[in-house]
Amino acid sequence: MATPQESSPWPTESAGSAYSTGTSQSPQLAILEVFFPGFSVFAGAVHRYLHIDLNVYIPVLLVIGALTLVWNYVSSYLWDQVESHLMSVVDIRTDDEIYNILMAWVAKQTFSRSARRFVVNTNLNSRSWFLWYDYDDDDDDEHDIDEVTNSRKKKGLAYTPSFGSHYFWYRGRLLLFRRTANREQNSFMLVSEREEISISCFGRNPWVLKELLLEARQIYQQKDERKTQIYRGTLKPGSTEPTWQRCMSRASRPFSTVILNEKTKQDLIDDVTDYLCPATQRWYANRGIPYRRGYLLYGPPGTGKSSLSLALAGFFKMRIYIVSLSSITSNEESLGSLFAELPRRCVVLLEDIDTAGLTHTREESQNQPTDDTDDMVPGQLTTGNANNNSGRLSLSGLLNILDGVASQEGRVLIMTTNHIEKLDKALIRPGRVDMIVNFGLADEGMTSAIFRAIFASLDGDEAPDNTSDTPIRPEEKEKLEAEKAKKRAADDARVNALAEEFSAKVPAHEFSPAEIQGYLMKYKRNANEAVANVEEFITQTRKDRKEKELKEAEEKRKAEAKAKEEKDKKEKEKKEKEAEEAKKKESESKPADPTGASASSEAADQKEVIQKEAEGGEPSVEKKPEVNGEKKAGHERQDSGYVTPSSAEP
Ligand SMILES: Nc1ncnc2c1ncn2[C@@H]1O[C@H](COP(=O)(O)OP(=O)(O)OP(=O)(O)O)[C@@H](O)[C@H]1O
Repeated sequence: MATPQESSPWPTESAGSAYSTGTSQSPQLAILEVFFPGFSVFAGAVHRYLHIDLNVYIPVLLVIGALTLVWNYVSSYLWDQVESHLMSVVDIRTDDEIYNILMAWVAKQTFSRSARRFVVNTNLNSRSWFLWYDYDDDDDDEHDIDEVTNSRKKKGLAYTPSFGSHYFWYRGRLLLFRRTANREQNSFMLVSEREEISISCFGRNPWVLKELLLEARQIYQQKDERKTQIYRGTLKPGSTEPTWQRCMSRASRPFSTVILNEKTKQDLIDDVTDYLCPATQRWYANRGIPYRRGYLLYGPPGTGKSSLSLALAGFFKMRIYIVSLSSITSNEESLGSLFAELPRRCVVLLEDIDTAGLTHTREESQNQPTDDTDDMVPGQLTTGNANNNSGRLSLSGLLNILDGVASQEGRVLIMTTNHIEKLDKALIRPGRVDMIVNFGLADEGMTSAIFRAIFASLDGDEAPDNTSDTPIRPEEKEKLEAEKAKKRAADDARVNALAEEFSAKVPAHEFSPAEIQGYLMKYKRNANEAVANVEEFITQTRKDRKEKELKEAEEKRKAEAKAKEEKDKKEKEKKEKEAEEAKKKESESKPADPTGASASSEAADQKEVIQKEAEGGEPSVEKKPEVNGEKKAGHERQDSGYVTPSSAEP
């Protein structure tokens, strides 16, 4: 059996160590051996080869370790105390637009640029893209276009400090920007949800933080001042939760570019201006009238309904929230939660309100059975009461949302439809729709206006003249400008003449502005060719339409034939079943036929007659075997509807 000495890993006496002279380890080494197995071997080796006695340093190391632990604990406790009693902190929600606002501000600060560990993005908003995705926001920024290659320059990189605490100065105060990993990590979280952001300042008054946030928002909004921000109702990726997704920020469309009766346009602007005036809001409140206003834009596709809505939002510097009622995501619940999220002042555009379910009247929908799925096209909305089982949007569901508690007061509601005649009166009654604007196919005036809009030269069409850096003398500049003005006047006169010629060739009320615009875009650099080839366009469009109509008619015919076939099949099956039942009843009610032949032959007769009927032919009287009086009476008694009086008569 091995003695303790033999089994000890410590150096032998010959090594001359103070701590290895005994047969047992010192208690501290024994403890260390428990926590760090093999430590004694390491200490022995150090002692033997380097002549350093670790035993002497262990207490020192232990004390340092203990002090570090205590300091960590005490410092975090002290920091918590300081933070909760002597500092002000703002926590930034990563699922809110403020995240993007703040990060855009932070990326511009020097402390971000000098951070040694940082996060780099090409699009700061991409961290929470599902909510505030903002692609090509700076699309029309001139500096993004390379004049030489005429291509878009590469996007700049944005740097923000990485996880940790970062101090910086703001308005003479020391602030702390903290970015930390979210304490509640789980694998379903999106990247932006996995972090927490806060800004703190020393002192119990958070005014400096609020000022910082206001400044950040102001800078962020300045960028969007001449733009209309467009949000679309959609589902969050991988979930059924609806949300508004910022899909675009577009240069605001001037009202003048929407071609519509000038008086109608002016009336619309006046009406919205009056509605948005604070005095009007008080007027509504004093009289207990719900403060909201609705507009209905109707007309064929491509006549400018969406364009007018966007122009209106841009004119009043409001965001536009678009939701299409024909989308599969539209049901009462999701639409309700989208409406609940709307800001106080905005334009809401409800597209396609003539969608399936909403075209029935309320009375009809109340009388209808809930199971009306036969007529439903997949992906469309259904009718029925608000609680219909299919979970799709019903008319009463929509009305509840428009008028209910979830509906924000102060919004401008615009609804668009291609078929006003299909709409329920309840949906467009005053209070829900206060102004109706009709959009028609292009008449002569509109056609010529579209032509001018495409071909007239406008400010900013030409690239800026950067060829020479030498300053131009004032008289030369004047001369150049006069020449430019003269050229433009001549161009305008030419375009006006061509516009008249063009509009005279295009038949009025046959083509939508979108169709005409689409055609003209093909010749956007050659107005003469556009005029010369317009007849070809007219002939081709008519031909295409005819073909489309024929194709649709054929598809409709096929669908009807198929439906009829199915209906006939069902009827036939039903009648066969009835015949079987009748036969069964008869055989039960009669004494048993010793031969059994008579009953079965009669049933076969009945079946044959039914089949003939179902196939649309007259039942064959000749083929019918003779029936005795009793059997004939039996047929009439049953009155089963499958023996016609004429065929029953002998
Ligand atoms: N009245 C108009 N004035 C100027 N542009 C128009 C007009 N109508 C259509 N357009 C042009 O046609 C295109 C489609 O127009 P828009 O989307 O506004 O039509 P819409 O009536 O909303 O169509 P839909 O019913 O299919 O939604 C746009 O590019 C727009 O510039």
